[in-house]
Amino acid sequence: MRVLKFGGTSVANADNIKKVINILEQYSQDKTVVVISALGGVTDLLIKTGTLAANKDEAYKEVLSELEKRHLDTVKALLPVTQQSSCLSKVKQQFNELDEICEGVYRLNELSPRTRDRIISFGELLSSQIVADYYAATNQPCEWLDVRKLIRTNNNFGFAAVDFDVTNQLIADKVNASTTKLFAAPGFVAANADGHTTTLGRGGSDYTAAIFAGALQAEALEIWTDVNGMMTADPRWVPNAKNIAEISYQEAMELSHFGAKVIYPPTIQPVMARQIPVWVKNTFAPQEYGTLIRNTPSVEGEFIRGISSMNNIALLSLEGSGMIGIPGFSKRLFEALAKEEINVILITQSSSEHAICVAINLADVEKAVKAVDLAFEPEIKAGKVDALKVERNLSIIALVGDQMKSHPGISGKMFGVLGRNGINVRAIAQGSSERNISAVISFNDAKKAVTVLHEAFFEFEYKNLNVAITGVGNVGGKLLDQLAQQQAYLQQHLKLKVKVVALANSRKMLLKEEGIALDNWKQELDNSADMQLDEFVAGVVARNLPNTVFVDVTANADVAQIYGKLLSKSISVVACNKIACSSPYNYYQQLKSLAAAYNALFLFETNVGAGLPVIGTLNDLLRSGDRINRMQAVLSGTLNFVFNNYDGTRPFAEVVRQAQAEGYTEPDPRLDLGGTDVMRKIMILAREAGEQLEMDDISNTQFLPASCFDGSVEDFYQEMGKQEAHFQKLYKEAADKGCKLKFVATFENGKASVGLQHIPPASDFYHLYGKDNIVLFYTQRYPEQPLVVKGAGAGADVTASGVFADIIRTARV
Ligand SMILES: NC(=O)C1=CN([C@@H]2O[C@H](COP(=O)(O)OP(=O)(O)OC[C@H]3O[C@@H](n4cnc5c(N)ncnc54)[C@H](O)[C@@H]3O)[C@@H](O)[C@H]2O)C=CC1
Ligand SMILES: N[C@@H](CC=O)C(=O)O
Repeated sequence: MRVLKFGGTSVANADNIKKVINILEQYSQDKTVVVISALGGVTDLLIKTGTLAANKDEAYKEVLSELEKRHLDTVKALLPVTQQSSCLSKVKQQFNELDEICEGVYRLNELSPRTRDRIISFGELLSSQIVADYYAATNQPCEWLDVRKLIRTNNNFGFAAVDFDVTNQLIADKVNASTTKLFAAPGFVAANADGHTTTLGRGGSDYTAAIFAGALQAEALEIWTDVNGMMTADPRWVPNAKNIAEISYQEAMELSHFGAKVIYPPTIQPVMARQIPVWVKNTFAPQEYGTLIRNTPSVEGEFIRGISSMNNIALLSLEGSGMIGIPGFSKRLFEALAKEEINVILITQSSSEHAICVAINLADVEKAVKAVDLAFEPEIKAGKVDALKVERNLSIIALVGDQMKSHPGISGKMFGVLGRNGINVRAIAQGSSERNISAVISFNDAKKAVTVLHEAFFEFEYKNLNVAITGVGNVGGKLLDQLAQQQAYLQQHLKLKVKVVALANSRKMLLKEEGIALDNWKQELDNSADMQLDEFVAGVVARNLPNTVFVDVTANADVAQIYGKLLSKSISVVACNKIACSSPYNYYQQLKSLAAAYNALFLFETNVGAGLPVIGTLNDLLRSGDRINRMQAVLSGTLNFVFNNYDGTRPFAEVVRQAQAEGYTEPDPRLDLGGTDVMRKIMILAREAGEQLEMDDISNTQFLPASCFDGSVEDFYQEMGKQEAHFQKLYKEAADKGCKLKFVATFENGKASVGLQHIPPASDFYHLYGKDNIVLFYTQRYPEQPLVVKGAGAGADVTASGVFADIIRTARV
């Protein structure tokens, strides 16, 4: 004996019903009960009909006639013409009855719960009758069961409670006495002891099937629906959600209670008591394995079975010093809520007993506030308890798994993941069964929370990294090339899927949650909206995507000002723009504090030495307890290139132009030539070494005549041309001494300076070619022979690869 239940989508139309009949054919040899839901959408329309009629709206007639037509059409599409008449007349008869009831409702201008149940019962009564007749016409006899005579309930219309003693007996007597193999029964519908129709709650067809399975001690219950079984998370939120092959009754109950809509929560009770296995199968893909719910699921090693969520939650907090150590407060709180029939979904109380928190449905808030404030009126007046605090628009997310209890670290991992993604937890509950860890969070974070938890507990293939890039010039363009080139590698070797979800330059901005195609970004960006920095940042924040990193590849001060906003939303920031770190010390420090406070990373390795590991090396030295005595460095790729290539045979301005053309200079080359870029870099190094240095504290001996800084960048080039003799003199003075010119930065004893120096052949700086940088760290552990970092210190490719490395670092936490 088996019991099968087919849901509304499985019987939504004639084609689907044919699929149901195909599935039933394989059960033709055994006694089988088939429980049928109303045709998809019909229950809602029946509710609408009743409500319209009760509101004296004649439109109810139209809805009814549409419903009648839909059922008649289904019969006509299924049954051969010669066999239609009996089924058609049954349908017409049911609609006549329904018409009369609705007319009564219309006349009385009233819809009682009892009449409402009567009206909505027609959906299942009709659909099951049609399936029974079609099966009988195409296969073998099928007996339609009038569940109103078999399932006995109390008078709680709309959500009636089953009297199992009577029901089990009635069902067993009826089915066992019959020689028919296949029975079709309407789901959802039952009757009270007086024979009045009742219903079992929305989703109650699953429950009907479980009641039959329990009463008949079936070998299995099969719930046929439109998905491949229960899933590890809601697939609308988590596209990588996986099917759960096996799951225990308790886990299934927890998951369905917390929002996994595949199975109606009360369904488990009658089958669990008799240990009847439950299959969840897909009517539209019957070959799929589905989910097996049973006592001891055989899948080993899975600590978490699924993640679920419940929205429209409110949190009520009753707080007050007057509650401490006084028994009876919680009893009174729950009594007040129970009196108003408010369901409590989650409870937490701090061990200090100073506060008790309960989560309820948002819809019950007003009732709850009134009831609780009234119940505690004397204490509130006496100032012992505060008026009830309410937080709205919350969700509950829950990790569910029987095996959690034998495995430490699950909650640590859960809250670590939430914290790293900036998701604030408002309340937590874990029962002693340790089967469910629930957290109350903002509704705005719910999708992100489920996504990151799923990633952490189920997705071992790869982690998604969502990247927002501002600036697609020289460096930004190369960065996008490198990301495109490395996508497959990252996925294969680092288990990272990097998605560029936002892109902007000074003119245009593009936000695309599903990811921007990296082979076509230029065109897409050109065709996108005009750039508004605030809107762009708001868009990145509002999408609230997990593992988001904002990358600043501009040289813009406004962009550098928005890092704080991002970090405080736990969005990591990677910058090659040096403006933030070389702004007044307070801002630099504030960004570091925000990053620490919100579990985000603020990385700017390319601020010094482009792709060279300069800041990383300095940090490693400091973290291991070393102390910096002195830093001496050539930090400008541009200036090193210029002085390596200038010997008076070509105009100085032309060599500078070449440095700009090759992508070594700042977007404004005067920052390089005037030494500002180097001042910024040595200041950033000093700050990283713990010094509170400002730009004004750094001495800079300029080698460029002041007149070069008047006017535009083009004026700057013109003026350098006019000052050629000055540059020739600089070169000659050094060359005459056998020296090279290098623009050197030094930090020692809390002081920093930058300036042009004559470098003799014996110096570490002498053999520094092309656009190379060099940094000498003299430390307590490297007192005489410094630790040296040397290599290309400018250029779009190397800088982009440094930015790339920082981006990947944000994903590895
Ligand atoms: N070139 C190099 O070797 C190195 C460069 N950097 C830094 O890289 C950054 C970028 O340099 P490049 O790519 O050479 O500059 P670029 O001038 O070629 O590109 C700058 C990009 O930023 C965009 N932009 C400017 N203002 C913007 C705003 N308000 N909103 C959105 N986008 C804006 C521009 O449209 C352009 O796409 C600079 O901060 C530079 O200091 C750092 C290390 C080495
Ligand atoms: N303009 C800079 C580029 C790197 O920061 C330089 O020349 O070093």
